[in-house]
Amino acid sequence: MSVELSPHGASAPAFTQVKANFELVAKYGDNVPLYLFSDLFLRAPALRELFPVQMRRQRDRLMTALSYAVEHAQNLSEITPYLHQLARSHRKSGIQSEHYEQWGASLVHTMQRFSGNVWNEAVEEEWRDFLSLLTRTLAEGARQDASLRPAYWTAEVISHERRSVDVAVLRLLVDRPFKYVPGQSAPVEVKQWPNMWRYYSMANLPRRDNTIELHVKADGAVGRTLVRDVREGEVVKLGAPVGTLTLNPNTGRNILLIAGGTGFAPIKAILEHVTKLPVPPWVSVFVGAREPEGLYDLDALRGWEEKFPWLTVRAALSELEDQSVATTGTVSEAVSRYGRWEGYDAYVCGPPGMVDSTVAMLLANGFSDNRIRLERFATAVTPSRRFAT
Ligand SMILES: NC(=O)C1=CN([C@@H]2O[C@H](COP(=O)(O)OP(=O)(O)OC[C@H]3O[C@@H](n4cnc5c(N)ncnc54)[C@H](O)[C@@H]3O)[C@@H](O)[C@H]2O)C=CC1
Repeated sequence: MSVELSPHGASAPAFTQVKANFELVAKYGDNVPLYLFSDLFLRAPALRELFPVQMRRQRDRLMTALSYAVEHAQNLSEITPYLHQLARSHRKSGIQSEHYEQWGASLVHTMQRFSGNVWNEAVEEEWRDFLSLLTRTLAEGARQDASLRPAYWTAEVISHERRSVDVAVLRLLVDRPFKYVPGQSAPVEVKQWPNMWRYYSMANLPRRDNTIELHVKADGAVGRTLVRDVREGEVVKLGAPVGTLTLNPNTGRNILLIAGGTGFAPIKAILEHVTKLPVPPWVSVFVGAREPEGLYDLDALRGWEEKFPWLTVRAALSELEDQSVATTGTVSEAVSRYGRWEGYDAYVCGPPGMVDSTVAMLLANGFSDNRIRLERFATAVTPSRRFAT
């Protein structure tokens, strides 16, 4: 049988056997991606080098992506942008369009292995049809992206400032023009941890000199390396920018920017974007940290506050008090204390708990979903809910 992606799903097959079979096999949990990757690396040993040593995350991501694709099997065209994003994100690791076929072959083999006597020719044929659509869409995404941009950029660390025990601000010089929208992030790889990419937001507007600023907390292998070990002159890799926490300058409303910890990075880029608007709206920035040294960029913010009459900056400390620099409490408590914010759009970024409690507070204060933009900082390969478009 030959099947085509139908734009409206009208004549698309339902892939009911694929769905039922995937549900059955998925019960074997982590064993499924474990088997799949082993099969793939046996078929194509060179692919092993394109993945990190620790594969736990890759296995989880694979199952998330696969179950999302199976869920939309009868109309894959609906999730084509997601599949293309997935293929784009894989290019930085060296995965190319031709690799998707090998992956498809391993997948069929894996499904068969876990299906026992439920497996038959009809099930296999449906899987092959489904995977041919899926891998074609992925390969096409990789090809399209290759015609538009490099698989990755390299960037030299030109300054490294340790702002606290566990936070550093790095300036990088990217080897080629690096286009992004302020508020977006990009995956970063350090040579100490091959194929382990960690997302960081560019904390500045794109510049003509191709320099970017990153705010890094020493958590996770990549974060600890960037803060503690990386020195000026070292080179890192950057993948393509992603993310939707970007300024919507046309709403006619004022702007409330709320940041927790190094989640300040994209908020700073959005604020810099506002400074370039012909008529900036009123902007209130709230930055939260646990202790005074966590307010690692407050001086820069205060400098902007002096310069721009439309800008107000407030800081909050949740664990160690210092009334001379900040109010006490979490950043969302501070926002709620200072007003009801009618006529404002909110942009929120920080640790997941802080984002959740801040969004709950905003909704309780009458904000609607479409007036809140946030960054949960999921990796680009996971389907995510968007609050505002
Ligand atoms: N570096 C970057 O480019 C970016 C970082 N992020 C994220 O920002 C986060 C930064 O975390 P840290 O610097 O470790 O911040 P942190 O854990 O030190 O907390 C910063 C602020 O958030 C508040 N907070 C923390 N957990 C909370 C909770 N459960 N409920 C209410 N408030 C809470 C704290 O009270 C404090 O005011 C990370 O999750 C990171 O992934 C997000 C986007 C970009």
